[in-house]
Amino acid sequence: MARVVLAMSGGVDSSVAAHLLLQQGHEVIGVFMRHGEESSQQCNVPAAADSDGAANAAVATLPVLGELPQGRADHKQGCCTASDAADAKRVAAMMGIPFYSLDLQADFRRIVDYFVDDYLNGRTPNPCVKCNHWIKFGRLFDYADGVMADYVATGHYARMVNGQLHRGLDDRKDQSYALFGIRPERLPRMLLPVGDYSKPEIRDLALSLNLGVAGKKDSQEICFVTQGHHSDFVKARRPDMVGKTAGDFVDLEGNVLGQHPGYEAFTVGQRKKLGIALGTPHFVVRIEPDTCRVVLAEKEALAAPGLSAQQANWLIPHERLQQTLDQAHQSDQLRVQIRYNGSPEPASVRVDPDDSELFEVHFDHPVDAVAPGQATVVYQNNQVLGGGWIR
Ligand SMILES: Nc1ncnc2c1ncn2[C@@H]1O[C@H](COP(=O)(O)OP(=O)(O)OP(=O)(O)O)[C@@H](O)[C@H]1O
Repeated sequence: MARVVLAMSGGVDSSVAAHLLLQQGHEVIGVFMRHGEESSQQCNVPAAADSDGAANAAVATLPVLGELPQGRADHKQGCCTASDAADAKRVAAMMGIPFYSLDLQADFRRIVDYFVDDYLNGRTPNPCVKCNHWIKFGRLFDYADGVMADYVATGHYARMVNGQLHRGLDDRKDQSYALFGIRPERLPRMLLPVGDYSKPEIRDLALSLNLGVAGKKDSQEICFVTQGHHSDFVKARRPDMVGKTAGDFVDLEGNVLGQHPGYEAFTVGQRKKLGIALGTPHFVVRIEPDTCRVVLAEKEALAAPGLSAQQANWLIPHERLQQTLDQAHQSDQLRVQIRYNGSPEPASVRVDPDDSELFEVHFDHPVDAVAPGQATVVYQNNQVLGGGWIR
């Protein structure tokens, strides 16, 4: 019997994951990660993080709290509500598994700081992917080591196939894109039990098990922006920047089209809610934090032949990295995905021979809206080969 630490969010997916793991004969320890960062109002410059981020911290520093977060049941505490924690605890009790709540507020503040800083640098951050990397597969593995667990499991829709990360069977729910940052040596210790099912199947299972969380909604995209627009959140975090990011909308030739209240409100590829009427549909094609200009153009200008990426994390051996990528492209198996809900597109990938953390992607056909700051993930068919961050 293997010992498994399961990340339990109080949602339907990780709750059913607990059941599936028990069915497979594992000893399961449920862990709720308390992300709330209600006590911090100021924006700190994030500590320089290495690629493993928080994963390097010693497990001994993790407070293991048997108690749940305090607060009204409906009170949002950053990422997760007290009621989520209570749901997770209830499910664990129902299944007869031990349950702990970890206080990861300090780690989570780093995610928030990264999110705010990226927008202020004219980029579009992906806090969920960072959270998976730094917290879920960073701190959680430390915890698992501390309790001598063999595996770490989550309720993500992705699959482990022969120790390799693959897309989940339910393509509409697939979350493999968000998991590319896991350290390759940790892959053999990961379990993703819900990835073999579709979301409706998981809901049906939850109903048949009489889980109170069966009808719970999926988590929202940016869990800590609980109300308003993300730009309001950025301004609230960085009042010193209010007014300093306002500037001009310009066209490709630099002609002024109008004014915007702050470039942090925009993302490359955005068409809606620009706050300017130009007669024909216009899109954000570039954000220039140095001049505070937001460049708008018609759709044709969005198409990009490729991209360059940094901070790559490769899940396959480095020795045959380029060879694997080339062979996969030649056999039309290489695909690159550039946003969470995007589709993987045929492309070739060239890794910098001097620095494997840098790579270039050339799409077989131009793609729209390559947004600096977003993750870009490389697949061979359904297998995640690795990924990086769009420069
Ligand atoms: N606060 C948390 N504590 C523990 N585990 C978490 C937490 N938030 C997310 N997770 C883990 O990450 C997985 C994916 O989280 P995501 O936010 O995408 O939620 P989801 O797809 O709605 O899943 P769920 O239905 O389990 O909440 C969860 O299934 C769970 O294993």
